[in-house]
Amino acid sequence: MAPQGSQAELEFGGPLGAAALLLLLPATMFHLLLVARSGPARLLGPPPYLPELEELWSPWALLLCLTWLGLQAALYLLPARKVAEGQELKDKSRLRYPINGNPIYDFFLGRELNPRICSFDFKYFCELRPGLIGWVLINLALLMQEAELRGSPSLAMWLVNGFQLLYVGDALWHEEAVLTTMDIIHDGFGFMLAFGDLAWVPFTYSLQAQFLLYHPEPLGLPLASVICLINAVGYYIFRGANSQKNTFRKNPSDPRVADLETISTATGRRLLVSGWWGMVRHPNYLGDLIMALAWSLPCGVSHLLPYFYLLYFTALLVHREARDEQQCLQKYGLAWRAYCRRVPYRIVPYIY
Ligand SMILES: NC(=O)C1=CN([C@@H]2O[C@H](COP(=O)(O)OP(=O)(O)OC[C@H]3O[C@@H](n4cnc5c(N)ncnc54)[C@H](OP(=O)(O)O)[C@@H]3O)[C@@H](O)[C@H]2O)C=CC1
Ligand SMILES: CC(C)=CCC[C@@H](C)[C@H]1CC=C2C3=C(CC[C@@]21C)[C@@]1(C)CC[C@H](O)C(C)(C)[C@@H]1CC3
Repeated sequence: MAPQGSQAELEFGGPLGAAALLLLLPATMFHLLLVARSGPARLLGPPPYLPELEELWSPWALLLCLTWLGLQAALYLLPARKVAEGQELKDKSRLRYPINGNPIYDFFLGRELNPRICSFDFKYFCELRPGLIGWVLINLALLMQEAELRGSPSLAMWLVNGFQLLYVGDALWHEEAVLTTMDIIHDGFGFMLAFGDLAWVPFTYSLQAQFLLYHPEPLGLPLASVICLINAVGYYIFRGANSQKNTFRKNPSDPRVADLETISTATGRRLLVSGWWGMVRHPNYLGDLIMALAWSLPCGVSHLLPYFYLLYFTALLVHREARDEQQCLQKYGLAWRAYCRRVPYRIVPYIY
């Protein structure tokens, strides 16, 4: 958070960057979906064809999306769900700044940190439910379509479905952990997160399954086993690092983290400098990127398209790590510099 009274740093390139992304993101997703359906599946270059306008509009598709959102909203409001404490701000309250000089930038990044109607939190709802669950549903539909087309799903399709079902299932199982992510703590709920949660995740993250439906990839058991191992290593690092930090943040005296070495900070919060968080400053990102590689490998190496997610995700996490570094430097000052000296690498040991 920028110190009170200072000019908050404009991110994502400010209004110009936000305006460019408003156009570029939907266009990129549209291009990817067209390329995935084309024979050549050539990621770089013009779209293979532009559909007629009537192909782009279906009242049934709109009804299906609204029904899906309504179903998820109804499930979200079920009284049985657990209520978890969110993250407190430093002075126990929430400061609000009327910022009206850059509407496009506000529209893109969002200004409301926790948009709610009664207890319905739009950002929290969108982060984990319609998009993420929709993602695995699309994958399952593609797997079933391949079974119809070829008699049975390919091993590559099974792997992609399985890996990504594990990832979404893990996210829902550790639903409470989302409360400590940057999106919930720091980012407003604007176009970036709304489009990201509801469109980009379900339709871009299912790209490998879409590619496999139109471009079957033979995959032998030995290579499949290696890919499963890669995904397992990635998940082990991802889950281990996230759980270690979340456990430490909830209870530093927890026996699972009590013996870890830490650095004290002026805010009273301590920073882990051993365990996963002593290896690199974002070990969870490393695990996530290794899994992203495992999701692309079943598609073979004949096309760049299935590796779009890995490329995009690397850029997203490198940018996100830089944003988090700035926020942590503002939160912890000298303690964070001491942490950076102790743990010099950001995401990949001895590389970055
Ligand atoms: N699949 C996808 O599209 C995406 C997945 N992700 C995944 O989401 C997960 C969460 O990532 P993200 O939201 O970026 O935030 P992180 O989980 O990386 O949390 C960053 C925060 O953790 C705290 N922290 C950092 N270092 C330490 C330390 N050494 N000791 C104690 N606390 C520390 C700081 O907050 P504080 O000190 O205030 O607690 C910091 O701001 C990651 O696993 C990432 O891979 C993220 C983006 C996209
Ligand atoms: C280019 C573009 C539209 C960017 C928007 C970025 C969003 C798609 C991502 C920002 C942070 C995310 C997280 C997850 C999904 C993607 C977005 C919304 C996440 C819910 C995936 C599952 C993980 O287990 C997670 C809960 C840690 C994670 C939180 C961050």
